[in-house]
Amino acid sequence: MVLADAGCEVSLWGRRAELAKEINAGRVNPDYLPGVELPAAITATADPAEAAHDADFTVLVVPSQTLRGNLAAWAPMLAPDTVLVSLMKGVELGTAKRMSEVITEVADVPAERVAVLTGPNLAKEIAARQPAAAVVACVDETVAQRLQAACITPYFRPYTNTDVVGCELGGAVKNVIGLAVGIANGMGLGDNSKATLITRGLAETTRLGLAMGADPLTFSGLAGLGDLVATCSSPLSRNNTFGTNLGRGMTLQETIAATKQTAEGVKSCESVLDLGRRHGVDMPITETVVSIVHDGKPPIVALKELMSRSAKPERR
Ligand SMILES: NC(=O)C1=CN([C@@H]2O[C@H](COP(=O)(O)OP(=O)(O)OC[C@H]3O[C@@H](n4cnc5c(N)ncnc54)[C@H](O)[C@@H]3O)[C@@H](O)[C@H]2O)C=CC1
Ligand SMILES: O=C(CO)COP(=O)(O)O
Repeated sequence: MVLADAGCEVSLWGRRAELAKEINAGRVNPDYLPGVELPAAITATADPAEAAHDADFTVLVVPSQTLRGNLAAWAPMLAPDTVLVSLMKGVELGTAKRMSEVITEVADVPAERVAVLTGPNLAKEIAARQPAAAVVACVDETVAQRLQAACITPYFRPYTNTDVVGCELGGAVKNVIGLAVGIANGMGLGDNSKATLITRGLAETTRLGLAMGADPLTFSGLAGLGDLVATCSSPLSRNNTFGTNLGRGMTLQETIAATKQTAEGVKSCESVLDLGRRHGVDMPITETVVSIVHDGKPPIVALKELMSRSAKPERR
């Protein structure tokens, strides 16, 4: 939507040919954005080669844990000098790799041709063209500037950053903290508790980022604090809503069934915790989310354990 509004021709790949036909004919994506008329510059196709052909930017926005398999199939079709742009906010299970690391590995492209677009960008609000900002990150500032120019519109304000590590971590960990805040919400806890989780969640994210060589300032920006606030306060957030349902007492299976779209934090909480352990960084909120979501620990028990952990001096 943003790229089309910024003047780009957009070729949208989907798995189902019949949905692609419906989008081209009706100018609406009934499954994901019902009621939103898509710009004429967007055409849908079920043929990845057609979608990838001649693309200046190849935007990758599938659920994180499906990236490796999908990109392996698409790699031979990529345009020779295309810049691969990740909107995905997850950490790969098993490898604990960030999305840009998976992209450079699977597509065999240098980091200078991999960019990340992230920030407080709840899809339904973007589709409604409500004012928003984002970070476009690439190790090569000129590539970040090219992407910035390609996606700036009167309602969408991209800022450039060369700290890809920090921007990706901010986007991935905020989904885990969003689950935690949702769980607190579902348990009926108030704004003090949620503000504490947001603040200490940002501290946890920043500690991990510093250990991985990120710029600490990234986490007080749109990719960190900005996305954390949007996710932890919006009912549009799948991670927040997923957590709320768990906090209300729904089982994991019931919650998964009720969540029609991707809640990245459900899988990424384990790979984020793995990443923390690989870097010797304590991630207490992430650990608590894993215990609730994957080990079946009752939220009230997990909360009591979290609150009884030794409180270290408040530092990043
Ligand atoms: N929805 C949002 O508000 C935002 C989402 N993102 C990120 O975008 C990424 C994709 O998530 P969403 O688009 O929200 O998820 P989604 O649940 O809406 O699905 C995204 C698309 O991927 C397709 N898909 C699902 N499984 C697939 C597979 N195995 N292979 C190929 N395609 C598959 C779906 O059919 C759908 O078209 C996530 O990493 C998310 O964090 C980033 C910013 C905002
Ligand atoms: O990343 C997002 C907003 O920036 C979307 O959040 P959810 O994946 O929690 O819906």
